[in-house]
Amino acid sequence: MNDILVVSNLSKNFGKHKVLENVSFKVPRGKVIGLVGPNGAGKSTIMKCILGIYPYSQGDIWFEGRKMTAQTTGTMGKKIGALVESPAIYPFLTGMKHFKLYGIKPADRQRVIHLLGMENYINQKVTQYSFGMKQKLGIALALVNNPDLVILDEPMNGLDLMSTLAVRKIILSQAAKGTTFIVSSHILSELEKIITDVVLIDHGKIILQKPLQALREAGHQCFTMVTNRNSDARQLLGNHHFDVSLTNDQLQIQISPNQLTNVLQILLDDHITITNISHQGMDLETATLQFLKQAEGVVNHA
Ligand SMILES: Nc1ncnc2c1ncn2[C@@H]1O[C@H](COP(=O)(O)OP(=O)(O)OP(=O)(O)O)[C@@H](O)[C@H]1O
Repeated sequence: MNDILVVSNLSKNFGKHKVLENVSFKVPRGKVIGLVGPNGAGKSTIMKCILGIYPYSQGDIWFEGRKMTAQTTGTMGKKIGALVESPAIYPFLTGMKHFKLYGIKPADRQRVIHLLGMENYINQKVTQYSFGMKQKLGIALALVNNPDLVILDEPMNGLDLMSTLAVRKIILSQAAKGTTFIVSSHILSELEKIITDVVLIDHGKIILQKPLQALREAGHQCFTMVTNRNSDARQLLGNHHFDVSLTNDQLQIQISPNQLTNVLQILLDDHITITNISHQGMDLETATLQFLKQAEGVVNHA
């Protein structure tokens, strides 16, 4: 696999406070990585270490096969776009002046301004922008030079519905063209619409890295079923020690896909007819909670 970024054994302290501990993960080229974890887990710190904003006490970061050092970080500027915390923008310049300041070609800036719906205020000074308008300008500046890697820390913060949709669309379209993204967000329902892979971090440690699909299928799963005799079906499956409940005329059965044949056989043997069945893998929020809980258990029992 062609990894655009490799983070290896990264550790970072603020004074005596250990904030990152042996953080290692790989970012395959063209993927959209969701960096997920509770407040204070270390997501922004990882991003800032990658961008050379923070020094680190231990570890290596490799970008496009080159080890990043204080010297090389500056030369990576155009290859990495970033929005980290509050956008780096100048209040007394207009949005448009920012594009000119960064030497962005007219065609590129028009494309991004249009995609993010910024035409109406792009010639106003940034002092007159709302938080969400500034956020969009920051995202536009991160994306506009067609960087190989884009790092976005909470890009959906403060955005209204239309702006969220616009940002989602622009990330997906850039990703389809091969741009790699690392995105953090607490809005997991939105994040799972754009990411391909999840890196879960807690207390400065990596809990897991998995493709989103594998994560959804990894843990607790549920089948919803409707039969011609729901109460009998619940009783029968309960007798076979399956975790089953009946709500709103639907059976919820907590099983993995490979147990399904067994469940169907039990019902069919009792001449119960199945009229509807659907599989519900975990959403990102449920999966995150489950894996954080498991990790907590390990820490507590260590
Ligand atoms: N400049 C700093 N000086 C001292 N401590 C810091 C600094 N920046 C971050 N920290 C600490 O490092 C830890 C990780 O912070 P970080 O901002 O990376 O977390 P995060 O996962 O991005 O959290 P959030 O989701 O709340 O943004 C926290 O305990 C925080 O207090």
